[in-house]
Parts: sequence; C-alpha cells; structure tokens
Amino acid sequence: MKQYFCSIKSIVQQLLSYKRELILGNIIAIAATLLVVVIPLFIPIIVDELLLGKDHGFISWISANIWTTDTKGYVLGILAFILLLRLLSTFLSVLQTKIFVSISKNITFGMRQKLLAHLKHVSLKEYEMMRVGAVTSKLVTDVETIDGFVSTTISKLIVSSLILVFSSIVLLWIHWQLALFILLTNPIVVLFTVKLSRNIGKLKKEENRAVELFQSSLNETLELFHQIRAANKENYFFKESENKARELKEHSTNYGYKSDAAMKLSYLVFLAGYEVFRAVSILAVAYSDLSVGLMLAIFSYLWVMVSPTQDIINFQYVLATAKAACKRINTIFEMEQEPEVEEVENPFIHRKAIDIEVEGLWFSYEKRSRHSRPDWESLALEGKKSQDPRVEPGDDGKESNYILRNINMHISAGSKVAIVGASGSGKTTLANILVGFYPLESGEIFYGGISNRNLKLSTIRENIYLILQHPKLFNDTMLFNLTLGNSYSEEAVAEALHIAQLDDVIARLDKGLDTLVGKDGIKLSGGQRQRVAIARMVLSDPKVVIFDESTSALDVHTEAKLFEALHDFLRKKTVITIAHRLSTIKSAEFIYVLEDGRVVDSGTPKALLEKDESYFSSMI
Ligand SMILES: Nc1ncnc2c1ncn2[C@@H]1O[C@H](COP(=O)(O)OP(=O)(O)OP(=O)(O)O)[C@@H](O)[C@H]1O
Repeated sequence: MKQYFCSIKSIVQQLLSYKRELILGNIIAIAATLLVVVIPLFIPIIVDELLLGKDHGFISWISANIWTTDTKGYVLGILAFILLLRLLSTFLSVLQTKIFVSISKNITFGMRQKLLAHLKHVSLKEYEMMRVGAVTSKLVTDVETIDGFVSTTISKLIVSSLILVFSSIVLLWIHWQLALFILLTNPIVVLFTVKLSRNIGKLKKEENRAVELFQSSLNETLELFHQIRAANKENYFFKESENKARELKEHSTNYGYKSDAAMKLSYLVFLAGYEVFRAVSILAVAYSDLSVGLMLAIFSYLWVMVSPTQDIINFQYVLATAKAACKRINTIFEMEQEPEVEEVENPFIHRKAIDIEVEGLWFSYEKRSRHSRPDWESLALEGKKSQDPRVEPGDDGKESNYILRNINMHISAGSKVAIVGASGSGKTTLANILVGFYPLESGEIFYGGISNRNLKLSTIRENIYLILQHPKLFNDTMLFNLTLGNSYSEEAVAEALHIAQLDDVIARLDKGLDTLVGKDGIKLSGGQRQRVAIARMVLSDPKVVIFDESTSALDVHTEAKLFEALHDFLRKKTVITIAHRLSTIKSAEFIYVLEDGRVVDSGTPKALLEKDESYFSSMI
C-alpha cells in the first residue's frame, strides 16, 4: 500500500493537479482585482482636473471621445462607472470563490479519504490502543485547519501578491522616489511578523491536542456510560471530561488572544508604516512636483495594499498552523497496518470444507524488534526434546511475554474440534490469529495446504467466521444487524433466524426485523445478541466456523436446541469450538487442551477422559 504523508509539499502537489481550475480561478481573480485596483486612479482625475484645474488629459479625452458634460455630469458619470466596476468585481470574486472552495474541499475530502483508507487497514493491535476521540478529532479539526491553509493559499496568496505588484507599479509611476521608500520599508514589517508567527503554530498544535484529549475523554465516558453508572462513578468520569474541557479552554484562550495579538501587532507595525508614508507623501507635495490629487491616489493605494499585506502576513500563521496540523494527522498515517499479502492461490475455492494446520506458532502482544525475537537456530541446537526443532526460548525471562508458545495443531477438513483450557491460557488469542486478526510472531498456519503468508487476510476472513463471545451490534434495525448491509433473500434470513433460535425473539419485537435494537443492541439480552451473531454467521455461510464462547450466555436448554438446529448446517464445515462448559463441546471429535499458551494435551474426548489428570476430565 502506497504510504501517504501529510506535508506542505504534498498539499501543493495536489493543488497542482487542479491546474485547469487554478488557472481559470486565478484569471477570474485577477480580473476581479484589476477592476477594483484601478478605482483609486480616478481620484487624481476628479480632484486635479475637476477641482484644481490641473490637466492630466483624461477629462479632455472623455470629452473628445465619449461624452461632453459639466463637472456634475463627469462626477456622476465616473461614480456610475466606479459602481459598475465594483459590481462586476464582486460577481467575479463570487465565481472565483466557488472555484477555489471546490478545489480546497476536494483536497480535504481526499485527505479524509486517505485517512479512512489507512484506518480501514490498521492492525488490530493499533486499534486496541487507539483513542477513538483522538482519531476523530484529527479527522475533523486538523483536516479543517488544512482546509483553511489550502483555501487561503489558492484564493489569497496569488491575488494578494498581484495587488501588491500592481499597486507598486502604479506607485512607481506616480512618484518613484516615494514608491521606492514604501517598497523598501515594507519587507521590514514582513520580517517582523515572520518572527511572531513561529510560536503561533506551536500554540495551535497545543490547542488541537487539547481538543483531542477532551473529545477522547468525552467519547469514552459516553461509550461506557452504562458501566460508569453501574459503578456509580458518573462524578469521577464527568469531572475528568470537565477537566479536559478546562484545559481546552486554557489552550484556546492562549491561542486565541496570542495569535490575535500577534496579528494585531503585525498590523500595528504596518499602520505605523502607513502613517509614516502618509507624512512623507505630504512632504513630497510640499517639496516636489507631486500634485494633491496624486497624493490622494497614493493614500488610496496604501489602503488598497492593507488587506493583501495582511493576507500575506496571515499566510505565515496559516502555514505554521497547517504544518502543526499535518504533524498530528501523520500520527494516523504512522499507525501500523495489517500486512499486505500477494495471493497465489485461494484454497477455499471449490472446496466445501478445509483443513487447518498450525505449525510452531509463537505469539506475543508486545511489539518486538527483530533483535528481541528468539534465536531459533541456536535454540534448535539445544532443544532436542521438543517436538519442534524450535524449542522455547531459554531461561532469560523473555519467554514469559509469549501468550502462545510453539502451538502445533492439525484440524482436518470437516472435523469438529474443541479447544479447552483455563481462563487466560490463550484460546481467544489463538482464535484471533486463525482469522488473521494478529500477525504471527513465528510459525505458519496452512489453510488447505496454503500458508498464511500467501493468503490475503480478506480471503481468510471471508471463509473463516469467528463468532465472538460479546458480539457488537449496531444501533440500527434488527435486519441490518443480521445482514450488515449485504442483500439476502427473505427465505435465507428466515432460515438463519430459525437456526439461531431467534424466531420467537423477532415475533416479540414491536416492528419485527425493522425494530431498532438500540445502542450496542441494548434492547436484546446477552444470549439474544449471541444468537444474532450466530444468525449472521449462518447467512455468510463460511467454510470454517470458530465459536469462541459464543453460546456462553445461553441456558443449557436453548444451547442444546441451537446446536441441534445447527447440526445440518455445520455437518460439512470445519468447526472449532472454544468453551468452558462441557455441554458446548460434547460433540467434539478431537480436543486440544491449552495451558499457559502451550498445547499440553490433545486427543479424542474418550482418550482424554481415560486419563486421570486432564483439564478435560476436570470439566466434568
Ligand atoms: N489484546 C490484548 N492485548 C494484550 N494482552 C492480551 C490481549 N488479549 C489477551 N491478552 C492477554 O493474553 C492472555 C491470553 O488471553 P486470552 O483471551 O487469549 O485467553 P483465554 O484462554 O481466551 O481466556 P478466557 O477463557 O478467559 O477467555 C491473557 O493473559 C491476556 O491478558
């Protein structure tokens, strides 16, 4: 998968992919700008030619070529012309905004798409440690900051620069000495503001981080509200969220007034410069040939330059905050993803059932560097007594981190196998690994003879269905929770409901399959939720089914009826059942006993029962 990282460079590259729109938008923007930028030129005409009797040749040109009238007529005519220019300019700037907004929204949408695509493939280990609120805040707040940067860059940077260039040319034309003075002192203002902007990015980053912490805390509190109330801990958890909101307030206040102060300070420096320019202009009228009308035109151009100069000054802040937002967004792109596998052959195709072979499987939840892995070769030399050449790591204490240790299993196609063992022995971990939720530390799993290294995870999960002990339900209709958006015939749904012993449950719901099940299926009992998960499995018709304590919430009577109904459906499938209750595994043909991550015993139920001390016999 091609890795994307947010950076100013990558954003600019994306912007350049909208070349046509950018060119069109900028032509319109330039036209809109030119229309208003020429307006101050009318001042010297009106003042000098109409009031002071000084001839620039413009009124005489109008009189000769367009229209001859009196002073009132010229003033009204020029007024009408100026209003028309402003109207046209406004229309063009609306058009320009429409083009630029759609570019910036497309870019930020693209970024959200990339973030979602990355999250879609994030490894389960990363997901387990993920703070959902933190991730959503990055997808909302930080991407919004990037949006601000993109729209400012495309809509203001070029236009503002052009206005400054155009105004500078006009100023140079009016009075080059004065213009040079203005243009040379202006960079000092910009330099001053660059220094100020440095800290603003840092403050924005802190503010966004505070948003993230508040959002995470609130998310978790609301997610676990039920549990919190059961533990009578509302005060504690809501206080935590309030504390985060307080921190957010402090950071926002800090950012809010400091960034505003920095901008105002920059503006103040600019205004001070403006006042100096004004004074120098008056002196220029007194001591050079600059006319009063042209002096007024210079004043107007100084004002015309205010907003673009401010935009360029602000751009540094926007750039600093965008860099900070990118850094935070990149923490999502840095999340580890599930490995991508090139599939050579799909062993599940054209087979009704499939066998699974687990060879020398080691697994730990801890992230390991290559160097901390066991040195299999040297261990193999010592480990003559092990069934696998790679025995357990030596007595260096490191092996205690392994949840699964050298697991070897053969589950033949269509067989019914049970995995039993004390709580914490690693059964669920093994089930999760069989469906590819966690990558193997070492060892291999063969599905129908094909190694997991050559199989796509999606292929494995399409064909091997793991039914969890605590299935999650969506706050949607019963039907959606069964089908998860796939389309099945009414008969298939009815059959699945029947097998999962849900007929009566649906009949009792006020709107049947259209009933909303509430947050996490709150309207259903634990056992009913487990049966919904089983119905989901029936509908997806996998080749291998793994029941991980999937019927633990059912009474023995319902469980027996359920397995009876499932009997035909499961007949040809490979079935792995993990359970603590004997009733759940009584039909198993072969049993593996796990203890502390190792297979300590295995055999047929009969063979295991005959042993005096076995975990299986202790279940009875
Ligand atoms: N996501 C996880 N991250 C880190 N450690 C985990 C994770 N899930 C389980 N463990 C640890 O792995 C060990 C085995 O857990 P696992 O859930 O596989 O056992 P189990 O045999 O299924 O237990 P039970 O019968 O209670 O469900 C436990 O010590 C547990 O603390």
